[in-house]
Amino acid sequence: MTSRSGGTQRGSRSSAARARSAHSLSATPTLRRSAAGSLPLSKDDAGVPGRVRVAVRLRPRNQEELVEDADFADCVELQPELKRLRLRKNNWDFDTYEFDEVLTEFASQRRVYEVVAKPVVESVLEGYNGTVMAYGQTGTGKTHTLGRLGEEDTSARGIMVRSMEDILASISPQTDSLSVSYLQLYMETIQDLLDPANDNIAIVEDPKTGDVSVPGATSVDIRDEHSFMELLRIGEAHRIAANTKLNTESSRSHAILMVHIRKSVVQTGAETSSSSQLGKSFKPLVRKGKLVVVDLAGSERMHKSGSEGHVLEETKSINLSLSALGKCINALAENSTHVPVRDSKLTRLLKDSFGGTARTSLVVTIGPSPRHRGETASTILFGQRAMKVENMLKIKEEFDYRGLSRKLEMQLDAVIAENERRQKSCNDELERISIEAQNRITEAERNYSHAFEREKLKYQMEYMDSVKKLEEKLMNCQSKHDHDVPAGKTCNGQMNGSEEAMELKRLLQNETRLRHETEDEANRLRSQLEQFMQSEDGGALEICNLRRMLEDEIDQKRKLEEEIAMLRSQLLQLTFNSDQMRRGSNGDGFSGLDSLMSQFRNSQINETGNGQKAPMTSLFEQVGLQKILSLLESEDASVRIHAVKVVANLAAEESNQQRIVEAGGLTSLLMLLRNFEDETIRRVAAGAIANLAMNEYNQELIMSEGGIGLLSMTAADADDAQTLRMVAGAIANLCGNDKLQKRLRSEGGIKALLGMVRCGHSEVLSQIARGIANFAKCESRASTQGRKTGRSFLIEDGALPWIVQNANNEVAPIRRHIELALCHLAQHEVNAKDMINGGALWELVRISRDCSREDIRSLAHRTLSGSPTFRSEMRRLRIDL
Ligand SMILES: Nc1ncnc2c1ncn2[C@@H]1O[C@H](COP(=O)(O)OP(=O)(O)OP(=O)(O)O)[C@@H](O)[C@H]1O
Repeated sequence: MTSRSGGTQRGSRSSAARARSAHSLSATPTLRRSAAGSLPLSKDDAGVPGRVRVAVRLRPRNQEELVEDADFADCVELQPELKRLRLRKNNWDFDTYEFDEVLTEFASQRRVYEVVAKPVVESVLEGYNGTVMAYGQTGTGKTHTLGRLGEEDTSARGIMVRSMEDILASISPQTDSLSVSYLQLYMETIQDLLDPANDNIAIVEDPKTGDVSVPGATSVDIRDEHSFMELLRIGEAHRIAANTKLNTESSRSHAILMVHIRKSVVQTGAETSSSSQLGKSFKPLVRKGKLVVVDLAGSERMHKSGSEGHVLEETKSINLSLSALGKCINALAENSTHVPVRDSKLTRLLKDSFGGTARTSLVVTIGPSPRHRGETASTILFGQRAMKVENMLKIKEEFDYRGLSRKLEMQLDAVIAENERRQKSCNDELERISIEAQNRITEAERNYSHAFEREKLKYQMEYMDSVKKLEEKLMNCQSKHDHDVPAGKTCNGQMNGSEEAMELKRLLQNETRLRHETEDEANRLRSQLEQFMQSEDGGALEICNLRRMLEDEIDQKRKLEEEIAMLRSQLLQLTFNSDQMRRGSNGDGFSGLDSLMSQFRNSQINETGNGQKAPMTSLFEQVGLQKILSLLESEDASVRIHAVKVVANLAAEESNQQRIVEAGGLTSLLMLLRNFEDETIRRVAAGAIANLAMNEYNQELIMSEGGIGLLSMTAADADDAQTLRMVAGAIANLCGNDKLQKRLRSEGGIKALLGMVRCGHSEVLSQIARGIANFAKCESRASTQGRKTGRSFLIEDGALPWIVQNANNEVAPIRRHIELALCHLAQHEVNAKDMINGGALWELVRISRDCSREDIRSLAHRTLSGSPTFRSEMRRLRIDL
């Protein structure tokens, strides 16, 4: 339920009526949706109107009614075909009401699901919030309609089980996620039906989106119908039920089932295959639908239900929350400017369901008995008014960081695997070629040396042979010539000298030819050898080519590795961004911050461990201050808490303070004070502001950004002593700035300080006393310099009684600050009368005599003896200094 400004127009009574006749409960109005690639994020989406749909369901007569009301007609008559219900006024007259759907006592559970809940479930699967709620007198069938498990008879299954069946059939376990929380609202406390020990769960409202959540509730991932049924059984066992007169198994609490669905949207646009463009081209989206099924406790009247004692208290609490719900629905139906959402936890939890962004379907259950005509009439009127409530349905869709990160990781793995595969095949091929080339060279060398040796031997032998033959011939001729023929004569039948010379010449020519042939053969062999040598060169060339190829591959590998490194850094970046968006995420999304915190812790350890101050700036450098600060606005409460703790720790170091302020950190911290009721956030944010307020420049900024107003507001609201200590510390720091005196006082700073004395905690009181002492000192300086005239603002704002009361406080820091404050105040005559009347003179005298600090003692002494008013009063009272 959303409070509306006066200017916002809602559908008039007649337009609501027109809308009623135009749509049945099951008719799903067309929801605005653009192409997946260009869908705007939910916060920019203006939404589509969607009126709350209401069905009425009549329970058949039960055993008791069959007997007791046997002679009486039912108090209602249904006309389902006209979607009308007639409520009997008396025997002859009826009031007629129209509903979006009229379900008779014969309507099956399946039909009820299809007309009441199915359109809502379909919207939730598309990324909208949806609510299905049952309202009616006790025993009229709310739990029967919503929560029946139908274990023996599946046709009896109620809306919860049937919704889950449809959801499980529409999601993919690989890409989508589904989780369930089951709560009950009992006597204005929210309890976990899945973990009864968790019995006071806080409602958290996001100030930006208005979304309501219960982060403290157990959230269980659902994989199948079986696990869901088991959860419902556990929840039912823990639900508080009591026997009332009207229903032997009456529910005494409102049960709320919350189903969270994260559904990835399949991208239809062209995808690039280049891994280097992955980060830029993907636009995966995730739709985050939430289905809330509310089984309200019965709206019976106290005397009828026979409630007594504790049960009476329960009944009162139930009726209070139901009446708060009725008031909100009335306000929304009448377009009122104020909707009292905050009157009960029920209405806060249902803020989005009525007048918010959810598609809402209400089933009002009634009984036929004329004895309960009054309750039946009031249930019908509740349903009629709810039909006038108009919601603005908004799709909850955002960039799917988680999905993208998953996809990038898979692609990264694929690129690495492909790179390794290519590298391996290249190495194998290189090895094969070099072995083959080596074998061929060895073979060629062996062949060549065999052939060469063979040929050489052959020709050597032939040559030796022919030389031998020639020598023998020559010897023969020589001996013949010496013995047989005298000189100058020719022997008969024998060759003469010229013939012999001719023969020798022929032999010589023959030998010359043989030698040439041998030389030719040697040349041939030489050229063959060269050829072999060249082929060896060819092998070397091939090896060179292969080496080049290898170098190319290595180069390519290096590039791929660079690309992988870049993708890894993109992945890291996305993981960090994803942490910022977190959701739903079921407690696994704080890795970025956790690492940040652990870095911080490590840096602390370093600081004490080795005596060297670990550079806090490295946090800025590694993560970026802007990113840390942006997490202060995270939608996720746990992330916000982590972030504000980190910022507070950084702000504790003087060297970081200026940078934090310049980066807008102060504004964000003040925003946390303004928007969050969470005690931890306010405490840590106030602590960080107190640290920043130590610096004079920051003090002026805090004032100009409305800081004193926010600190005062926190001082008034907070109960926690540590929060108050931080706030008092921050204001005390501001009190020490000469330039801010007037403004600090006029914006309520002193009153805020004094308001915190209610806490009584000594550390808080000590900060208050410090603030007062700081303020008195600056004021005294201003009076001395003539910048201030008139009484002290501290006296005007009523601080004096508390000052006097605590001047001798047993806690030393409080006492010392107050003593100083009294001395500063007493230095100006204009304050003297008030101080005397308020009893401060006695304290000043005590300080001048007994104070353990010498400087304060003599300051009090000087002050008293320098003031004519104090002097004369002391004379009158016969006090000697
Ligand atoms: N449409 C129906 N058909 C048959 N039996 C029904 C129907 N509606 C309710 N009943 C029966 O009526 C009894 C009371 O129903 P149920 O407990 O659902 O009422 P309730 O409205 O949830 O009551 P309470 O507010 O007290 O929890 C149950 O026994 C249930 O089975």
